[in-house]
Amino acid sequence: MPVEEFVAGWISGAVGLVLGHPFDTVKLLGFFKGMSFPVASIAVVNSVLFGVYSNALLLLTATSHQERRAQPPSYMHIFLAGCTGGFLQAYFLAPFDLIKVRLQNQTEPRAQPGSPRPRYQGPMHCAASIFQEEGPRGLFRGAWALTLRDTPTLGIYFITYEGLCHQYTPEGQNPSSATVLVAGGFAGIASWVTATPLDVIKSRMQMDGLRGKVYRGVLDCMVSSVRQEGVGVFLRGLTINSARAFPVNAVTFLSYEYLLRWWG
Ligand SMILES: CN(C)C(=N)NCCC[C@H](N)C(=O)O
Repeated sequence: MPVEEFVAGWISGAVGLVLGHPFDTVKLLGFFKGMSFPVASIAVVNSVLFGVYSNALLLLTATSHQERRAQPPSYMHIFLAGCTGGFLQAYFLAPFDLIKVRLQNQTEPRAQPGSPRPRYQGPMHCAASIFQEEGPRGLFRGAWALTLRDTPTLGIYFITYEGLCHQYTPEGQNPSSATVLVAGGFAGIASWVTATPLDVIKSRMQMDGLRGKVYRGVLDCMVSSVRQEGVGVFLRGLTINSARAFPVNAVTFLSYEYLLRWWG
């Protein structure tokens, strides 16, 4: 099994994160300031995503990353490989994403002199508290909604990227840096636009029980959210998700492509 895609995914995920960090910091009210937790989590998750995607394509089409420019895989194969990567990465992402959402939703975002101590003091404390209070399975709360969010949308992610590269690159050649940046950016936007409705539901499931609300499942959460807030609830966060998605995924794909070309 080729491993360079896992390594390239690891590094490119970390590079993308550096660009996305200001957006995440805004979303997290300044609580989530350190870089080590997000770098570690995104690098692992991106490594699984790109590594599984590329190896799934290898299984489906018997072509390596280098051979795919001359013999492009079909869009159906790209979609299936992207969905496989999205499905598997969701289980690696689930605990990290849960911690992020729990910290993001704290009503006391930061410890201040004289103010009540926040429930979670930081990512490691949050993980340990969830483990103690909700058990090991608690760390996977919302994982099903996350899987539903990521499986199809990562298929869309890779189809958009490969489709745009194919469109703007002469046959048999590698896409230029500008093409990779634009295709990567739009792939990020396309995936986040389609992911946002389930992203809203996933975050609510991850907070389930903590604010008095208890959902009976993903469908119940959808129905009760729409009843109380209207269908517009599914668009929450769309603007910031899309604004963050372009630069993050442009540099993620650029560094991924360059690392793989550099390794031959
Ligand atoms: C849930 N969706 C839409 C995605 N995971 N899309 C792929 C983008 C991954 C990238 N690390 C990012 O955070 O934008």
